[in-house]
Amino acid sequence: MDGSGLDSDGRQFAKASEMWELEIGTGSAGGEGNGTCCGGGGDKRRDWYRKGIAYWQGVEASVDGVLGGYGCVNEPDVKGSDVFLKPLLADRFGKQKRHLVALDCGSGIGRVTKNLLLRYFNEVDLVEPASHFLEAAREKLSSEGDMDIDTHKAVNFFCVPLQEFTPEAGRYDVIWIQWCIGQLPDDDFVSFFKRAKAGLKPDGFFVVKENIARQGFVLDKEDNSITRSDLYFKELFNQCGLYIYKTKDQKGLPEELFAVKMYALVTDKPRVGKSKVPQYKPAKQAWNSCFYLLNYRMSGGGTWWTFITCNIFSVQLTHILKTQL
Ligand SMILES: C[S@@+](CC[C@H](N)C(=O)[O-])C[C@H]1O[C@@H](n2cnc3c(N)ncnc32)[C@H](O)[C@@H]1O
Repeated sequence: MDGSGLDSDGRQFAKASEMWELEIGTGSAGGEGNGTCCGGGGDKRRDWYRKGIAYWQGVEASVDGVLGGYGCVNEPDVKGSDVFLKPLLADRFGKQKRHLVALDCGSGIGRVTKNLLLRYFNEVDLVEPASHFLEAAREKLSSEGDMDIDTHKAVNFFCVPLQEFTPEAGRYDVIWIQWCIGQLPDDDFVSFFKRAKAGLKPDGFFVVKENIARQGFVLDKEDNSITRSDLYFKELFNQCGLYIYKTKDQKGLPEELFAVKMYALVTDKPRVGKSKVPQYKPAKQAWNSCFYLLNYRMSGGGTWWTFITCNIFSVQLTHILKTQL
């Protein structure tokens, strides 16, 4: 966690805790919040969030606006998310008919809900603190006619920041967090995920899709957000008690932008996948050797006596292997 970093004014920090001490008045990265808002730090922390939300309140409610002027990123982003999500749904929920519910965190104008989540989920809830974004989402999602609104619809629109939000227990199959978790300091990050875990259904999972710093962190002083490295994220996930189920790099974004990673996170330690190495199956091996010996005997090899003793030996060996392996 304590890798070095810098802010957008060029200031260097030897440790993340040094930066958090300066920004929110607490260096204890990963400490507990009080369940609503927030960890320690008082006024400084309030100022941190005030500045962040003020930035987004001044941004136009459009795809270009929520993507920082890079509207062109929308298409590859949605494609990349699609390729990541589809097999995950099959893997976690199988072919069973399941009424799927998702939560879109820091949803902005509902870009991810509209282009991705509503294609897979029967219900999607949105949580977003900038009211003009959420209103734009509500209007767009209720008027768009290309989705069967009876079976795939945006249901709840919560105008709350993540550090104050607690998802309804057991409601969600997937909680999707994209390009917004950098607004939360480490301690609020950890307490948000700890609360949100209870919002997942059995086998449910989180997807975190975020910009990745090459190392340590980069603090953006304009919108008060932090871009963390892969290692930084992994350390925080560990503190949240979350396990990485699958991860993938987003491809096809403009080179001047940060790299982007997707993480699927689960609450139970994933079991080691099925081995691709063919397993030794003693019973099958015994049948194979039986046929081999029969072929050999029929083509004139050996005697019936050797055929019978070899088979007895093979059956006994199979029994030993079956009970020992
Ligand atoms: C870069 S936009 C991404 C929007 C959306 N996730 C998308 O990919 O289109 C960042 C979003 O995070 C929201 N945001 C800012 N502070 C937040 C907070 N404390 N909790 C949740 N969302 C926040 C902003 O209002 C904005 O909608």
